[in-house]
Amino acid sequence: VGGPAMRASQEDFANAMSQVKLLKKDPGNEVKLKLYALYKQATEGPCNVPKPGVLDFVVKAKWDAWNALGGLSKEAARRSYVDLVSSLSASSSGRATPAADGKRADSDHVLVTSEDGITAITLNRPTKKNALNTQMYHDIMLALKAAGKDSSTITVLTGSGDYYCSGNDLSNFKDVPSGRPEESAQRSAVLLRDFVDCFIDFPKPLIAVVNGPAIGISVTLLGLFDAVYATDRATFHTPFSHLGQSPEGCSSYVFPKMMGPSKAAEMLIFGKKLTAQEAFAQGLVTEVFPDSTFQKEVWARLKAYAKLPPNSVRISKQLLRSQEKERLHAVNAEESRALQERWVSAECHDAIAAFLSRKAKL
Ligand SMILES: CCCC/C=C/CC(=O)SCCNC(=O)CCNC(=O)[C@H](O)C(C)(C)COP(=O)(O)OP(=O)(O)OC[C@H]1O[C@@H](n2cnc3c(N)ncnc32)[C@H](O)[C@@H]1OP(=O)(O)O
Repeated sequence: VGGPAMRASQEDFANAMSQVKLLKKDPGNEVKLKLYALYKQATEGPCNVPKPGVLDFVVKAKWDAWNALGGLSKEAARRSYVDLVSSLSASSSGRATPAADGKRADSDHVLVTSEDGITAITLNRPTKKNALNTQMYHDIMLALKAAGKDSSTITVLTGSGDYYCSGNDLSNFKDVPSGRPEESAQRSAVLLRDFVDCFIDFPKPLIAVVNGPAIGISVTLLGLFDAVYATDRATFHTPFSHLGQSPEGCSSYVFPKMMGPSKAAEMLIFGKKLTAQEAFAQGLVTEVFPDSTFQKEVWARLKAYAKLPPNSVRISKQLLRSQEKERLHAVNAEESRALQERWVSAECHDAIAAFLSRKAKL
């Protein structure tokens, strides 16, 4: 589930440890804590030292990061460490995201531009309807972390081509090493949790420009955005039960609050697909635009918003969101745990196998 095909050998792990020392850019404290935690988990297993005092800030932050990995196996931690270092090396060599203002820095399938006070992150895998592969999850996280710190006022997520995003790349499931589905599921649950955490913690206004149909995780995450602008061609589909899976992106908490429990159940349990107008009526979409004028109207609006005083905008966003943060982190942890179990279920395997053998399409 969600992970690359091969296991990380001790040699891969040793190489990754050497690569870390060669990174050209400091990856920042958050990433360094993650690397520390994965290293400890990979070499010593689950956190086995007493919780330090709250005033011991650095030691406590390290302990928290390690402890958050719970029962993740050594092999899964090794693989995640190798993946993380590989995405950092790509970014450090200029292949991946962080974009300086006015410039553009691309990874394979995630483009980042930053101009006129707007950092735009574009999913750029149109031939696969912008389905999210493992590298894209990492690239988006790096792009969000960079955008949170750059001088832009707002950040935008959009897609290229006819789709906004078709959700998790289901071929990720093909890559599960035989006999190791539990480890793979555990690794994907950690990736999912880290990914959604980046949206929960994002410090500036985050806007979705939904240029076409949206499926799965690209829909559920919308509840964590500050505004969602959609073309009238967009649809919103969360077929989790059809896939033997369960909701993520904090939607099990945010959607019922937003649209009421029964409308949320229609989407998240029964997989009802909404039109853009229906999603607007449920509060999931802020405004719907005719497809013919969508890009022009939306970007004109965003450029005007981006001229607002950046600090004021950022502080207001944080005030609007801060009350719920702790709850959202807890929901994210619970949803990731539930999915970890789903991913090793026969229901999920059968549904994915049907898609991959092209017997099923949503
Ligand atoms: C860290 C892990 C977190 C996991 C959490 C997330 C859960 C989810 O996101 S669940 C949602 C998963 N998504 C889907 O189930 C969508 C599957 N795709 C489809 O049903 C159809 O492809 C779709 C309706 C999107 C488009 O149909 P068409 O217009 O008929 O186009 P094609 O089917 O021919 O698609 C073109 C090309 O793209 C590939 N594709 C599209 N979406 C995905 C996907 N999600 N995963 C893998 N591949 C996808 C499709 O297979 C085609 O590929 P080729 O056959 O190689 O051309």
